[in-house]
Formats: sequence, C-alpha cells, structure tokens
Amino acid sequence: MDKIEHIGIAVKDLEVSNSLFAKLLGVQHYKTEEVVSEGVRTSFFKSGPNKVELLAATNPESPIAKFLEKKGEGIHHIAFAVEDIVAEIARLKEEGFVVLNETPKKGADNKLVAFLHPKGTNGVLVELCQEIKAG
Ligand SMILES: CC[C@H](C(=O)O)C(=O)SCCNC(=O)CCNC(=O)[C@H](O)C(C)(C)COP(=O)(O)OP(=O)(O)OC[C@H]1O[C@@H](n2cnc3c(N)ncnc32)[C@H](O)[C@@H]1OP(=O)(O)O
Ligand SMILES: [Co+2]
Repeated sequence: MDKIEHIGIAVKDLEVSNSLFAKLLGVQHYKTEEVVSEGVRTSFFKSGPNKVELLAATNPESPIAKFLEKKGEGIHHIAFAVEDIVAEIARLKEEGFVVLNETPKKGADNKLVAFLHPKGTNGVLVELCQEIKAG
C-alpha cells in the first residue's frame, strides 16, 4: 500500500457539498464523474497532497444511499494507492482480509479499484486504487 489516494465522503447533495468543500479547502473541485456501476456521482478536490472525493447516490440501491440512511453524511471510505492491485488483492486475501470484488473494477478518476469489507478492517471501508496508465 502506498499513500492515501483519497478520502471518500458520503453527501446528500453534491452541489451543496461542492460549495461547502470549496470554501473549506479554498479550491474548486477539479472534476465531477458519475460511476454508474456504483450508483454514485462523485466530485474530486485536490488540496496540497490531499484528495477528497465527495459521493452522492444516484439510486436508492447505491451503497451511498444505504450508508446515508444508516449513518448520515460523513467519511465513507479511505482509499490507498497501490502499484499492482491484482498482487495486492492476492496479498490481502492471504492475510485474511475479505475482498469484496476480487476482480478489480473501473472506478472514478481513471483508476482500477477494489474494496475490503469493513468488518475485517476495524469498521473502516478500505478501497485500493491503481492508476490506469495510458498506452
Ligand atoms: C468506485 C467509484 C469510487 C472511486 O473512488 O473510484 C468509489 O469510491 S465508489 C464508493 C461506493 N462503493 C462502495 O462502497 C463499494 C463497496 N461497498 C460495499 O460493497 C457495501 O457498501 C458494503 C459491503 C461495505 C456494505 O454493504 P451492505 O449491503 O452489507 O450494507 P449494510 O448497511 O448492511 O452494512 C453491513 C455492515 O457494514 C457497515 N458498513 C457499511 N458501509 C460502511 C462503510 N462505508 N464504512 C464502515 N462500515 C460500513 C454497516 O454499518 C453494517 O455494519 P453493522 O455493524 O451490521 O451495522
Ligand atoms: Co473512492
């Protein structure tokens, strides 16, 4: 696992939270992106070395919708950058972590992603992110 790639925050209204985080961080979001497969609309902020991902649900089945229902707005996951997501999934499985999708899937912001079940990580949803290299 390399650096923290982003912190994911579940929000009810992406536009409202975009302006709140723009005030907080002193920068505008640099992109919004829908990930249909995850039922989310995301927006990304970069402030210094930090990246924040705001996530709003696009349908009631979305993991974000369920999270908001249960816990309300707040930190949803921590994403770590990894060099080789396939190798990292194998290593983490070996270590006994529950990998929710053993085949990496396309995430937002040009990444391949996988998630670990929070029950096995002290209640923190962990995301692995590998940059999709051009070429
Ligand atoms: C990929 C695009 C983007 C990116 O960065 O590229 C994203 O980050 S998309 C983010 C949204 N997608 C996901 O979160 C996918 C992985 N998540 C899941 O598969 C589910 O949300 C899962 C398995 C974590 C929970 O789903 P489930 O249907 O089991 O929901 P429950 O409410 O029954 O939860 C079971 C249990 O887990 C606790 N829980 C749920 N979500 C979280 C969370 N984000 N952090 C910590 N804990 C969480 C929930 O409270 C339940 O615990 P319990 O003690 O039983 O109440
Ligand atoms: Co994420």
